[in-house]
Amino acid sequence: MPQEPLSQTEVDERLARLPGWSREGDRIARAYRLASHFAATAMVVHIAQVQEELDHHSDLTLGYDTVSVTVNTHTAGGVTERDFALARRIEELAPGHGAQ
Ligand SMILES: C[C@H](O)[C@H](O)[C@H]1CNC2=NC(N)=NC(=O)C2=N1
Repeated sequence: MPQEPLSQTEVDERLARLPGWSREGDRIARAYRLASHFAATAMVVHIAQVQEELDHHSDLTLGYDTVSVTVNTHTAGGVTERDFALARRIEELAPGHGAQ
């Protein structure tokens, strides 16, 4: 998968297709609200499994009933396709956890 940083325009084009995700500095980010603390914790574990599979890792913040995700590509020093690939996988698994 390409590692070159995407342009601002390319990032914005991709964010437009990922409702709920936004640019946060030189990263992309999304916050989810869950029905309980346990559900939020289970979602973090599921995200970790996907991140190991992709060998691409976000910063995850677990709140009482929230999961916040921020990610960019460390080796590129910015947002790349790998970040969007991870974001799309997280969007796919989120509904199964009742995330909003
Ligand atoms: C050695 C390992 O493959 C690399 O360090 C991977 C791990 N996970 C990663 N995650 C992210 N977000 N960016 C990277 O550049 C990255 N590199």
